[in-house]
Amino acid sequence: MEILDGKKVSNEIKDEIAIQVAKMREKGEKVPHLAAILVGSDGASLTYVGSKVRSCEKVGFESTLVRMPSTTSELELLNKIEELNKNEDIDGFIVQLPLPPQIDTQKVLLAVDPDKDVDGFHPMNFGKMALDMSTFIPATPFGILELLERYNVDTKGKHTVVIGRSHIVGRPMSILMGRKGWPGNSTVTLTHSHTKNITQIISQADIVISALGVPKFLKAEMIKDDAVIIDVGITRVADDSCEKGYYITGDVDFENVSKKASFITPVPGGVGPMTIAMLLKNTLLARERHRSRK
Ligand SMILES: NC(=O)C1=CN([C@@H]2O[C@H](COP(=O)(O)OP(=O)(O)OC[C@H]3O[C@@H](n4cnc5c(N)ncnc54)[C@H](OP(=O)(O)O)[C@@H]3O)[C@@H](O)[C@H]2O)C=CC1
Ligand SMILES: Nc1nc(=O)c2c([nH]1)NC[C@@H]1CN(c3ccc(C(=O)N[C@@H](CCC(=O)O)C(=O)O)cc3)C=[N+]21
Repeated sequence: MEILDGKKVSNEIKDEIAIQVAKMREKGEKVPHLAAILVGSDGASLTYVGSKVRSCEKVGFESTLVRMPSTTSELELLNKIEELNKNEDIDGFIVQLPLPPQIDTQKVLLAVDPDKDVDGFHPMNFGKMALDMSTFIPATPFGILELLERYNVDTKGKHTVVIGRSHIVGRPMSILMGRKGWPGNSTVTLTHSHTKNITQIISQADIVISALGVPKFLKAEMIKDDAVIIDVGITRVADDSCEKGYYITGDVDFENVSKKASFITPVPGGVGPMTIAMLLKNTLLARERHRSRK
Protein backbone atom coordinates (compact mmCIF):
# COMPACT_ATOMS: atom_id res chain seq x y z
CA MET A 1 0.00 0.00 0.00
CA GLU A 2 1.25 3.46 -0.88
CA ILE A 3 -0.04 6.73 0.59
CA LEU A 4 -0.91 9.41 -1.95
CA ASP A 5 0.67 12.21 0.06
CA GLY A 6 -1.27 15.35 -0.87
CA LYS A 7 0.50 17.45 1.72
CA LYS A 8 3.91 16.61 0.22
CA VAL A 9 2.86 16.96 -3.43
CA SER A 10 1.02 20.22 -2.74
CA ASN A 11 4.20 21.63 -1.19
CA GLU A 12 6.17 20.56 -4.29
CA ILE A 13 3.63 22.31 -6.52
CA LYS A 14 3.74 25.45 -4.38
CA ASP A 15 7.56 25.44 -4.61
CA GLU A 16 7.32 25.17 -8.41
CA ILE A 17 4.84 28.08 -8.49
CA ALA A 18 7.04 30.15 -6.14
CA ILE A 19 9.97 29.81 -8.56
CA GLN A 20 7.84 31.08 -11.44
CA VAL A 21 6.55 34.00 -9.37
CA ALA A 22 10.10 34.91 -8.33
CA LYS A 23 11.06 35.04 -12.04
CA MET A 24 8.10 37.35 -12.73
CA ARG A 25 9.26 39.67 -9.95
CA GLU A 26 12.85 39.68 -11.25
CA LYS A 27 11.61 40.77 -14.66
CA GLY A 28 9.53 43.51 -13.05
CA GLU A 29 6.30 41.86 -14.16
CA LYS A 30 3.07 41.95 -12.20
CA VAL A 31 2.61 38.88 -9.96
CA PRO A 32 -0.67 36.89 -9.78
CA HIS A 33 -3.40 38.33 -7.55
CA LEU A 34 -6.11 36.02 -6.14
CA ALA A 35 -9.19 37.29 -4.30
CA ALA A 36 -11.79 35.36 -2.32
CA ILE A 37 -15.26 36.46 -1.25
CA LEU A 38 -16.50 34.92 1.98
CA VAL A 39 -20.12 35.59 2.92
CA GLY A 40 -20.81 34.82 6.60
CA SER A 41 -18.49 33.22 9.12
CA ASP A 42 -18.88 29.44 8.84
CA GLY A 43 -15.97 27.82 10.72
CA ALA A 44 -14.88 25.39 7.99
CA SER A 45 -15.11 28.08 5.28
CA LEU A 46 -12.96 30.41 7.41
CA THR A 47 -10.32 27.69 7.79
CA TYR A 48 -10.23 27.04 4.04
CA VAL A 49 -10.09 30.71 3.06
CA GLY A 50 -7.45 31.32 5.75
CA SER A 51 -5.15 28.64 4.40
CA LYS A 52 -5.67 30.01 0.89
CA VAL A 53 -4.39 33.42 2.02
CA ARG A 54 -1.38 31.81 3.78
CA SER A 55 -0.59 29.77 0.66
CA CYS A 56 -0.72 32.93 -1.50
CA GLU A 57 1.84 34.53 0.78
CA LYS A 58 4.02 31.42 0.63
CA VAL A 59 4.26 31.46 -3.18
CA GLY A 60 4.54 35.25 -3.48
CA PHE A 61 1.06 36.02 -4.88
CA GLU A 62 -0.96 39.06 -3.93
CA SER A 63 -4.19 38.12 -2.15
CA THR A 64 -7.35 39.89 -1.08
CA LEU A 65 -9.99 38.54 1.26
CA VAL A 66 -13.40 40.18 0.92
CA ARG A 67 -15.61 39.42 3.92
CA MET A 68 -19.33 40.16 3.82
CA PRO A 69 -21.94 39.56 6.58
CA SER A 70 -24.27 36.55 6.43
CA THR A 71 -27.17 39.01 5.93
CA THR A 72 -25.70 40.20 2.57
CA SER A 73 -28.33 40.46 -0.16
CA GLU A 74 -27.95 38.84 -3.58
CA LEU A 75 -27.66 42.30 -5.19
CA GLU A 76 -24.90 43.36 -2.81
CA LEU A 77 -22.92 40.22 -3.64
CA LEU A 78 -23.50 40.64 -7.39
CA ASN A 79 -22.24 44.25 -7.13
CA LYS A 80 -19.10 43.07 -5.34
CA ILE A 81 -18.50 40.45 -8.06
CA GLU A 82 -18.88 43.13 -10.74
CA GLU A 83 -16.30 45.23 -8.90
CA LEU A 84 -13.81 42.33 -8.91
CA ASN A 85 -14.59 41.57 -12.58
CA LYS A 86 -13.68 45.16 -13.49
CA ASN A 87 -10.62 45.42 -11.22
CA GLU A 88 -7.70 44.88 -13.63
CA ASP A 89 -5.29 44.19 -10.80
CA ILE A 90 -7.13 40.98 -9.84
CA ASP A 91 -6.35 37.94 -12.02
CA GLY A 92 -8.76 35.49 -10.45
CA PHE A 93 -11.27 35.17 -7.64
CA ILE A 94 -13.54 32.67 -5.98
CA VAL A 95 -16.86 32.97 -4.15
CA GLN A 96 -16.70 30.54 -1.26
CA LEU A 97 -19.60 28.06 -1.21
CA PRO A 98 -22.10 27.35 0.29
CA LEU A 99 -23.85 30.75 0.24
CA PRO A 100 -26.63 31.84 2.65
CA PRO A 101 -30.17 30.82 1.56
CA GLN A 102 -31.26 34.33 0.43
CA ILE A 103 -28.67 34.17 -2.38
CA ASP A 104 -29.17 32.22 -5.62
CA THR A 105 -25.87 30.34 -6.17
CA GLN A 106 -26.52 29.81 -9.90
CA LYS A 107 -26.91 33.55 -10.50
CA VAL A 108 -23.69 34.17 -8.60
CA LEU A 109 -21.67 31.61 -10.59
CA LEU A 110 -22.96 33.12 -13.85
CA ALA A 111 -21.88 36.61 -12.75
CA VAL A 112 -18.18 35.75 -12.39
CA ASP A 113 -16.12 36.76 -15.46
CA PRO A 114 -15.10 33.38 -17.01
CA ASP A 115 -11.55 34.77 -17.50
CA LYS A 116 -11.23 35.20 -13.72
CA ASP A 117 -13.15 32.07 -12.71
CA VAL A 118 -10.24 30.15 -11.17
CA ASP A 119 -12.73 27.72 -9.51
CA GLY A 120 -13.88 26.67 -13.01
CA PHE A 121 -17.54 26.77 -11.91
CA HIS A 122 -18.91 29.13 -14.62
CA PRO A 123 -20.99 27.17 -17.20
CA MET A 124 -18.68 28.43 -19.97
CA ASN A 125 -15.65 26.91 -18.27
CA PHE A 126 -17.48 23.76 -17.15
CA GLY A 127 -18.65 23.27 -20.75
CA LYS A 128 -15.14 23.76 -22.10
CA MET A 129 -13.87 21.15 -19.64
CA ALA A 130 -16.48 18.66 -20.81
CA LEU A 131 -15.47 19.32 -24.44
CA ASP A 132 -11.70 18.88 -23.77
CA MET A 133 -11.02 22.56 -24.44
CA SER A 134 -8.34 24.42 -22.50
CA THR A 135 -9.89 26.06 -19.41
CA PHE A 136 -9.80 26.32 -15.60
CA ILE A 137 -10.42 22.84 -14.18
CA PRO A 138 -12.18 22.84 -10.76
CA ALA A 139 -9.45 22.68 -8.10
CA THR A 140 -10.47 19.52 -6.24
CA PRO A 141 -10.81 17.24 -9.30
CA PHE A 142 -7.71 18.89 -10.80
CA GLY A 143 -5.79 18.08 -7.60
CA ILE A 144 -6.90 14.45 -7.74
CA LEU A 145 -5.74 14.13 -11.38
CA GLU A 146 -2.39 15.65 -10.40
CA LEU A 147 -1.96 13.14 -7.54
CA LEU A 148 -2.77 10.20 -9.83
CA GLU A 149 -0.28 11.52 -12.37
CA ARG A 150 2.58 12.17 -9.94
CA TYR A 151 2.23 8.69 -8.40
CA ASN A 152 1.95 7.09 -11.84
CA VAL A 153 -1.40 5.47 -11.06
CA ASP A 154 -2.72 3.56 -14.07
CA THR A 155 -6.24 4.70 -14.98
CA LYS A 156 -6.54 3.39 -18.58
CA GLY A 157 -9.41 0.95 -18.97
CA LYS A 158 -9.98 0.87 -15.22
CA HIS A 159 -13.43 1.02 -13.68
CA THR A 160 -13.70 4.25 -11.69
CA VAL A 161 -16.64 4.63 -9.30
CA VAL A 162 -17.32 8.20 -8.15
CA ILE A 163 -19.57 8.55 -5.08
CA GLY A 164 -21.40 11.91 -4.98
CA ARG A 165 -22.51 14.11 -7.91
CA SER A 166 -21.92 17.66 -6.60
CA HIS A 167 -21.13 20.35 -9.15
CA ILE A 168 -17.79 21.07 -7.47
CA VAL A 169 -16.39 17.55 -7.05
CA GLY A 170 -18.28 14.41 -8.14
CA ARG A 171 -19.75 15.61 -11.46
CA PRO A 172 -16.57 17.19 -12.86
CA MET A 173 -14.50 14.24 -11.57
CA SER A 174 -16.69 11.78 -13.46
CA ILE A 175 -16.22 13.76 -16.67
CA LEU A 176 -12.44 14.10 -16.26
CA MET A 177 -11.80 10.41 -15.49
CA GLY A 178 -13.64 9.42 -18.66
CA ARG A 179 -11.77 11.83 -20.94
CA LYS A 180 -9.25 10.67 -23.51
CA GLY A 181 -5.63 10.51 -22.34
CA TRP A 182 -4.06 10.06 -18.93
CA PRO A 183 -5.06 10.34 -16.17
CA GLY A 184 -8.36 9.40 -17.80
CA ASN A 185 -9.48 6.70 -20.24
CA SER A 186 -11.40 5.19 -17.33
CA THR A 187 -14.84 3.62 -17.52
CA VAL A 188 -16.82 5.73 -15.08
CA THR A 189 -19.85 5.04 -12.89
CA LEU A 190 -21.28 8.10 -11.11
CA THR A 191 -23.24 7.15 -7.99
CA HIS A 192 -25.42 9.17 -5.57
CA SER A 193 -28.07 8.79 -2.88
CA HIS A 194 -30.56 7.16 -5.32
CA THR A 195 -28.12 4.55 -6.63
CA LYS A 196 -29.41 0.99 -6.16
CA ASN A 197 -26.92 -1.74 -5.19
CA ILE A 198 -24.19 0.80 -4.48
CA THR A 199 -22.22 -1.75 -2.43
CA GLN A 200 -22.12 -4.13 -5.37
CA ILE A 201 -21.02 -1.35 -7.75
CA ILE A 202 -18.24 -0.24 -5.39
CA SER A 203 -17.02 -3.84 -5.07
CA GLN A 204 -16.31 -3.81 -8.84
CA ALA A 205 -14.27 -0.60 -8.76
CA ASP A 206 -10.56 -0.44 -9.55
CA ILE A 207 -10.60 3.21 -8.43
CA VAL A 208 -13.05 4.67 -5.87
CA ILE A 209 -13.40 8.46 -5.54
CA SER A 210 -15.53 9.13 -2.48
CA ALA A 211 -17.11 12.60 -2.17
CA LEU A 212 -20.27 12.30 -0.09
CA GLY A 213 -19.32 13.62 3.35
CA VAL A 214 -20.34 10.62 5.48
CA PRO A 215 -17.62 9.58 7.98
CA LYS A 216 -16.44 5.96 7.60
CA PHE A 217 -18.94 5.29 4.78
CA LEU A 218 -16.37 3.23 2.83
CA LYS A 219 -15.41 0.03 4.68
CA ALA A 220 -12.72 -2.55 3.87
CA GLU A 221 -15.24 -5.29 3.03
CA MET A 222 -16.80 -3.07 0.32
CA ILE A 223 -13.66 -2.75 -1.83
CA LYS A 224 -11.73 -4.99 -4.18
CA ASP A 225 -8.18 -6.09 -3.28
CA ASP A 226 -5.63 -3.48 -4.46
CA ALA A 227 -8.23 -0.83 -5.29
CA VAL A 228 -7.12 2.81 -5.50
CA ILE A 229 -8.97 4.89 -2.87
CA ILE A 230 -9.39 8.67 -3.11
CA ASP A 231 -11.07 10.18 -0.04
CA VAL A 232 -12.48 13.65 -0.73
CA GLY A 233 -14.81 13.80 2.28
CA ILE A 234 -14.11 16.22 5.11
CA THR A 235 -16.37 16.18 8.16
CA ARG A 236 -15.75 17.99 11.43
CA VAL A 237 -16.57 15.88 14.46
CA ALA A 238 -16.99 17.71 17.78
CA ASP A 239 -14.55 16.40 20.40
CA ASP A 240 -13.63 18.35 23.53
CA SER A 241 -10.44 16.35 24.03
CA CYS A 242 -8.99 17.88 20.83
CA GLU A 243 -7.16 21.18 20.91
CA LYS A 244 -9.55 22.84 18.47
CA GLY A 245 -12.66 21.21 19.97
CA TYR A 246 -13.10 18.99 16.88
CA TYR A 247 -11.21 16.63 14.63
CA ILE A 248 -11.65 16.11 10.88
CA THR A 249 -12.40 12.80 9.22
CA GLY A 250 -12.90 11.53 5.67
CA ASP A 251 -15.46 9.20 4.08
CA VAL A 252 -13.13 6.21 4.40
CA ASP A 253 -12.44 3.87 7.32
CA PHE A 254 -8.73 4.49 6.73
CA GLU A 255 -7.34 2.07 9.31
CA ASN A 256 -8.96 -0.99 7.70
CA VAL A 257 -9.32 0.12 4.06
CA SER A 258 -5.61 1.03 3.84
CA LYS A 259 -4.67 -2.61 4.53
CA LYS A 260 -6.48 -3.72 1.37
CA ALA A 261 -5.87 -0.77 -1.01
CA SER A 262 -2.95 -0.30 -3.42
CA PHE A 263 -2.99 3.51 -3.11
CA ILE A 264 -4.96 5.65 -0.66
CA THR A 265 -5.26 9.35 0.27
CA PRO A 266 -5.30 10.27 3.97
CA VAL A 267 -7.57 12.87 5.61
CA PRO A 268 -6.19 15.32 6.56
CA GLY A 269 -3.20 15.66 4.24
CA GLY A 270 -4.65 14.18 1.05
CA VAL A 271 -7.05 15.86 -1.37
CA GLY A 272 -7.58 19.03 0.76
CA PRO A 273 -4.08 20.51 0.41
CA MET A 274 -4.08 19.56 -3.31
CA THR A 275 -7.24 21.66 -3.80
CA ILE A 276 -5.43 24.74 -2.54
CA ALA A 277 -2.32 24.08 -4.65
CA MET A 278 -4.42 23.73 -7.82
CA LEU A 279 -6.33 26.93 -7.07
CA LEU A 280 -2.96 28.68 -7.03
CA LYS A 281 -2.02 26.93 -10.28
CA ASN A 282 -5.23 28.19 -11.92
CA THR A 283 -4.47 31.72 -10.71
CA LEU A 284 -0.99 31.56 -12.24
CA LEU A 285 -2.61 30.40 -15.49
CA ALA A 286 -5.06 33.33 -15.30
CA ARG A 287 -2.15 35.80 -14.90
CA GLU A 288 -0.31 34.26 -17.88
CA ARG A 289 -3.43 34.58 -20.03
CA HIS A 290 -3.98 38.18 -18.98
CA ARG A 291 -0.37 39.03 -19.80
CA SER A 292 -0.52 37.64 -23.32
CA ARG A 293 -3.68 39.63 -23.97
CA LYS A 294 -2.03 42.96 -23.21
N1 LIG B 1 -11.01 17.87 0.09
C1 LIG B 1 -11.53 18.88 -0.57
O1 LIG B 1 -10.82 19.65 -1.17
C2 LIG B 1 -13.01 19.04 -0.62
C3 LIG B 1 -13.79 18.29 0.22
N2 LIG B 1 -15.15 18.38 0.16
C4 LIG B 1 -15.90 17.46 1.04
O2 LIG B 1 -16.43 16.42 0.23
C5 LIG B 1 -17.68 15.98 0.74
C6 LIG B 1 -18.72 16.12 -0.37
O3 LIG B 1 -18.93 17.48 -0.65
P1 LIG B 1 -19.58 17.97 -2.03
O4 LIG B 1 -18.83 17.39 -3.17
O5 LIG B 1 -19.74 19.43 -1.90
O6 LIG B 1 -20.97 17.20 -2.05
P2 LIG B 1 -22.42 17.57 -1.45
O7 LIG B 1 -22.31 17.60 0.03
O8 LIG B 1 -22.97 18.75 -2.17
O9 LIG B 1 -23.25 16.32 -1.94
C7 LIG B 1 -23.02 15.02 -1.47
C8 LIG B 1 -23.25 14.01 -2.56
O10 LIG B 1 -23.16 12.71 -1.99
C9 LIG B 1 -24.33 11.98 -2.30
N3 LIG B 1 -24.66 11.10 -1.17
C10 LIG B 1 -25.02 11.47 0.09
N4 LIG B 1 -25.24 10.39 0.86
C11 LIG B 1 -25.04 9.31 0.06
C12 LIG B 1 -25.11 7.90 0.27
N5 LIG B 1 -25.44 7.38 1.46
N6 LIG B 1 -24.82 7.09 -0.76
C13 LIG B 1 -24.47 7.60 -1.97
N7 LIG B 1 -24.39 8.90 -2.22
C14 LIG B 1 -24.66 9.76 -1.22
C15 LIG B 1 -25.41 13.00 -2.56
O11 LIG B 1 -26.40 12.44 -3.40
P3 LIG B 1 -27.66 13.32 -3.99
O12 LIG B 1 -27.09 14.11 -5.11
O13 LIG B 1 -28.62 12.29 -4.44
O14 LIG B 1 -28.13 14.17 -2.84
C16 LIG B 1 -24.61 14.10 -3.24
O15 LIG B 1 -24.49 13.87 -4.62
C17 LIG B 1 -17.94 16.84 1.98
O16 LIG B 1 -17.47 16.15 3.11
C18 LIG B 1 -17.08 18.08 1.73
O17 LIG B 1 -16.69 18.70 2.93
C19 LIG B 1 -15.77 19.18 -0.76
C20 LIG B 1 -15.04 19.97 -1.62
C21 LIG B 1 -13.60 19.98 -1.59
N1 LIG C 1 -15.86 28.32 -4.25
C1 LIG C 1 -15.40 27.26 -3.56
N2 LIG C 1 -14.31 26.61 -4.00
C2 LIG C 1 -13.83 25.51 -3.31
O1 LIG C 1 -12.83 24.89 -3.74
C3 LIG C 1 -14.48 25.11 -2.09
C4 LIG C 1 -15.61 25.85 -1.70
N3 LIG C 1 -16.06 26.90 -2.45
N4 LIG C 1 -16.28 25.49 -0.58
C5 LIG C 1 -15.85 24.41 0.29
C6 LIG C 1 -15.00 23.39 -0.41
C7 LIG C 1 -14.10 22.63 0.54
N5 LIG C 1 -12.75 22.92 0.13
C8 LIG C 1 -11.61 22.53 0.84
C9 LIG C 1 -10.35 22.95 0.50
C10 LIG C 1 -9.22 22.62 1.24
C11 LIG C 1 -9.33 21.82 2.37
C12 LIG C 1 -8.12 21.50 3.18
O2 LIG C 1 -7.07 22.09 3.03
N6 LIG C 1 -8.20 20.52 4.09
C13 LIG C 1 -7.13 20.12 5.00
C14 LIG C 1 -7.55 20.23 6.45
C15 LIG C 1 -8.32 21.48 6.81
C16 LIG C 1 -8.93 21.45 8.22
O3 LIG C 1 -8.18 21.26 9.20
O4 LIG C 1 -10.17 21.63 8.34
C17 LIG C 1 -6.73 18.66 4.73
O5 LIG C 1 -7.57 17.91 4.21
O6 LIG C 1 -5.63 18.28 5.08
C18 LIG C 1 -10.57 21.36 2.70
C19 LIG C 1 -11.69 21.69 1.94
C20 LIG C 1 -12.79 23.76 -0.94
N7 LIG C 1 -14.04 24.07 -1.30
